[in-house]
Amino acid sequence: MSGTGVEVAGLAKRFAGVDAVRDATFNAHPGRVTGFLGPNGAGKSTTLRMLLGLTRPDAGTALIGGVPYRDLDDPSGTVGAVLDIAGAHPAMTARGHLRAYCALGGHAAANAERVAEPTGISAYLDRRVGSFSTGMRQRLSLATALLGDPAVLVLDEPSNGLDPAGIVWLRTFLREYAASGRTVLLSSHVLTELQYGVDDLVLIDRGRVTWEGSLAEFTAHGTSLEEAFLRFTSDAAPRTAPGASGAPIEGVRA
Ligand SMILES: Nc1ncnc2c1ncn2[C@@H]1O[C@H](COP(=O)(O)OP(=O)(O)OP(=O)(O)O)[C@@H](O)[C@H]1O
Repeated sequence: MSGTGVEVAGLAKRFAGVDAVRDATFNAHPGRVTGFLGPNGAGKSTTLRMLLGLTRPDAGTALIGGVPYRDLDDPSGTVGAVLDIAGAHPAMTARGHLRAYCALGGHAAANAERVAEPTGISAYLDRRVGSFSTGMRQRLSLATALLGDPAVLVLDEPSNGLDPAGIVWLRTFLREYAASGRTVLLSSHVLTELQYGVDDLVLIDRGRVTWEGSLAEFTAHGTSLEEAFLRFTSDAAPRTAPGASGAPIEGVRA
C-alpha cells in the first residue's frame, strides 16, 4: 500500500519490575484510522512514546514510513503527535504558541492560521492559552500536531476534555484526515470512543497485543464491541477471535 504507515514489531519495555510492553507487534495503515485500545496501564502510552522516540525500547522496532523516528528527515512534516495537553505556556497566545512551533519545525508562519481553521480555534488565536478550557487546549494540541501537514497522526487519548459535540467533531476530522491517504493512530481506554470512529483495532492488555484487525471483523457475527473487548482483556478469556477472521494472537495470557 502506498503512503506512510506505522510498523511495530517485537517491541518491549520494562520499567523497574514492570513489563509495560511485551513483544508488541502491529501495523497502522495509510488511509485508515487505527484505534489502539486497552485498559488503564495496558501499555498504550509507553508504546506510542517508543514510536515517537521519547522512550528507548528494550527490544523490537517501531517504524514510521519504514524508519525509526530519530532517522526521519522531516520529523514534524512526517508525524504529528498529541501525547498530552500540558505543553503550551499559559501566558502565550494560541497564535504565538503555534508560530513558535512553526519556527521550531521549519514551517511557514502562516501555517498557524491554516491549522486553526479545521481545529475550530480561529476565533481564539489571540487569547492567552492560560484562559483556555481543557477542550480548547486539546484542540490547540491537535492544531500544533498538524503544523507540518504530517502523513501520520499519533494521538494518545485525544478525547480527554472534549464534550460530546467535540468528540463527534474529532471523530469526523480524523476520518477525513485518514480519507486523504494519511495514517491515524489513536489510543483510548474508552470503548465507545472507538466504536464509530475507527477502521482498524489493535487491542493491548498488560503489555501484549491480543488482537489486530478491522473493527468490522472484531464485531462480526453480532458480537458487540464491549463483549469482544472483555473477551480479550479479562483473565478468564479464551484467546480466540469472536467469530472473526482478524488476527488473534496465539498463546497470549491475560
Ligand atoms: N516511567 C515509568 N516508570 C515506571 N513505570 C512506568 C512508567 N511509565 C509507565 N509505567 C508503567 O507501565 C505500565 C503501562 O503504562 P502506560 O502508561 O503505557 O499504560 P496506558 O495503557 O497508557 O495506561 P492509561 O490508559 O492509564 O493511560 C503501567 O504499569 C505503568 O505504571
